Amino acid sequence: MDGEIVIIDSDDEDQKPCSSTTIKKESPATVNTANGWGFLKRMSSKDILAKPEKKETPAKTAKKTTDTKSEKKSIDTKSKSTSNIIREDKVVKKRKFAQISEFDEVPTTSPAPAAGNVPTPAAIAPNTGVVSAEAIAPVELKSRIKDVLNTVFKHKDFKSKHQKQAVAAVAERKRDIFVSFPTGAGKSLVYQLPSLLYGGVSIVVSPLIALITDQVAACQKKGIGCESLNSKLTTAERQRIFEDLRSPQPKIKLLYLTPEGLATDYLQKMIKSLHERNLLAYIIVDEAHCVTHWGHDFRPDYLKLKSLRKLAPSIPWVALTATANAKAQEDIINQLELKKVNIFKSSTFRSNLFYDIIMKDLVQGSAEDHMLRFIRRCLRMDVEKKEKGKKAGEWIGSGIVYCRTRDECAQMAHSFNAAGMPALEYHAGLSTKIRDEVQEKWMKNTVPVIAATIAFGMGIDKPDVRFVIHWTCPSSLSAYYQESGRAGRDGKRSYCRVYYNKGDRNFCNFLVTRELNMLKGKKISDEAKAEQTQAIKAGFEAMLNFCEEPMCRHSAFGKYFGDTVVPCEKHCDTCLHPEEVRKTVDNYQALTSSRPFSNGKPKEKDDDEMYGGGKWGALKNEDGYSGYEDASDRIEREEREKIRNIVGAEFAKRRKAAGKPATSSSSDDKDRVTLVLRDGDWKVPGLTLEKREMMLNAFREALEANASVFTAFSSANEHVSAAAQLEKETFLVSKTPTTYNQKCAMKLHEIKKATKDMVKFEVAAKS
Ligand SMILES: Nc1ncnc2c1ncn2[C@@H]1O[C@H](COP(=O)(O)OP(=O)(O)OP(=O)(O)O)[C@@H](O)[C@H]1O
Repeated sequence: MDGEIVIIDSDDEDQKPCSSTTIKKESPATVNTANGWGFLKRMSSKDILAKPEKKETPAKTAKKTTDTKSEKKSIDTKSKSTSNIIREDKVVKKRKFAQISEFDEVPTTSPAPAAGNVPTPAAIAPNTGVVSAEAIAPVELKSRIKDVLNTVFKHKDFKSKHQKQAVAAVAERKRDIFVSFPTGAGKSLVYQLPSLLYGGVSIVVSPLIALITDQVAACQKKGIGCESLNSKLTTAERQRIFEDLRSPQPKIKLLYLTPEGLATDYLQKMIKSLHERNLLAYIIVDEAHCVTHWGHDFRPDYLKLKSLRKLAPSIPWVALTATANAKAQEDIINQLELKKVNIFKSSTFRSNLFYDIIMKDLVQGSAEDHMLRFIRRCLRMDVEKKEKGKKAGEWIGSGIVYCRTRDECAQMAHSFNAAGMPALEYHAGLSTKIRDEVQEKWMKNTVPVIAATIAFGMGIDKPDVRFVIHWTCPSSLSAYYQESGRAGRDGKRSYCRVYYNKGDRNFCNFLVTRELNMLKGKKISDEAKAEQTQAIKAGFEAMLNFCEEPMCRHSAFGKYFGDTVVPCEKHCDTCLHPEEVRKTVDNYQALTSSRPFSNGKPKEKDDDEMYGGGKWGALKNEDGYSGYEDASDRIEREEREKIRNIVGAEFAKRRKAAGKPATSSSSDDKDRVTLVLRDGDWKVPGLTLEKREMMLNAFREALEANASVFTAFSSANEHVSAAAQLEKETFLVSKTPTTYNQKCAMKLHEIKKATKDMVKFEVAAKS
């Protein structure tokens, strides 16, 4: 890694870092200071911005655009330096027009205006070609930055010194930039603002369409030419965007793409063409942790991004994330081949967030009631408030309760409403229309509480989220950091809480084991698999430690993400009430017969109910992890044996009752199986007992896998009888062995699909 590295820890008054280090340098290093920011206000766009909510007729819009343009023109001519830049832009544009590539057929129709009817604020540079950074005097650049900040983003100032420094560094366009700021720190502005300073389009790679949709809508509301190309667009929409990009002066300033989309030939050609026409300003990789196996959300297509380097050399890159530890950061920089990289990293610590863990099994009364009381307090519903005319029972702000399944979301929302707390459910099982309605009601605080699966929240920027509750344990610490970080984006005190018990740990373990098993089947190198396996396990271990150890919660994040760690003192349960937390942990350990923490060392005995012998089993191994899978295999094998014995015993019992031997042949089966399953009227000649036993066992295994999504412990007998019932039902409606096989396969597919979708598969009770 060559180049300048600036590592900054938070030093804001209200953002006291967990770390004691304030500025750390690595060789070769210089420290960026952002002093002497001049302010030459060019104009305010206030007067020319239309009210965003108001719908306008096309004629009005056209007039307004013309007015804006002429107004802008007259203002531009007032500023000498600005007019110089525009002249330079024109020269560049002329030169580049000579290089039209196959992608750039001149459009036959003029491109339709970009979505959103807000006129482009004058501070945004027109797309007449990217001007080199050297062409703009430093004082002019600072002035432009301030102008765009105030008139386009409507912020009086930067959110923090770090945000200001990072924006300035990106705006210089001299180096690639890596930004690791905490959740809610304002990373979007770090790339969006500089992208508006130069003529040209910036490409933003982002992992999810939902995330992209929110970003695009927010930009369009500000009058920024912003679009995304994704599979959800209609042909007409896509065409409109392509035409705009092909035009000599595209209206689009920011183009959001998924990594998968970017891998297509057509988009690669488009990027090449933009570059050749001097219309490519930046390449931005948002949520850059997706590029590394060491991150919590690896996406293989992110690895292909570096191929853009060949298509568009010498374009500055910006990579941003909130969740990268040292290994992830290094890998991101290597994978994206960031050159002369400037690193901006501030502490993960967010002092306005209070973290705590509640052991579900140790609270007085029901954990649900405990949570409800907590929610009321967070939303200040218990207090009669005079301020802002608030009455008792009204709420201030909103919150999220993350649940593990769709059923749980529905159940939770139902219980809240029954208890007088307005709440809605949100999960993938609802239609897009309903999901949008739910989200809107929550965004407007019409309904304060949302009970959601983790599908909810990505990309949502709501300032007054007063609490984020995890009703079940997240499966990695970095995912938890990101999810809980949706609270308190306005900087006010907000609460992040996990309700935890051993069942949750087992459930999480199930999910992690499933993820690891899926990883085994992936077509990636063994080395990548090993790294990813290690990262998944490390994230899970760290999450378990977070829940089960009396430690400063903020320090836990700090440690995980490579900050220097000191206790937060008063922003988490452990620092505020160390004795109580220690006692709770001891009680939890005693209750679950797990490892006592009093001496701080693992007990020799493993927790056998955990795949892999629990985290302590895992820690006993030399590499910290290898025993994990061995123990997992062992437990699975033991489980399988146990079940086989139960099934065998059940069949033997029934055979005994029928007075028949255990072996089957086609001629004898009729009596035996009929008796085994206690049903008369058998009409499937050729179907053997072995075959039916096999199917019964397959049903049992599938049902058991489905149940394990919802409960850590379920009775094997229960699955055997449910499987027997399913098999019998299928058998009774089959006329040949072939139809029997087909019907069984269909039923099995149904159960497995339900498991995949995290839906409980119910076998209707039969007398
Ligand atoms: N200079 C600023 N002044 C005031 N508010 C700001 C400023 N910059 C950004 N914000 C606001 O801060 C909020 C968080 O910004 P943003 O969504 O970019 O955060 P983020 O760092 O990307 O967080 P996450 O990683 O959680 O997505 C937004 O509401 C944004 O409008």
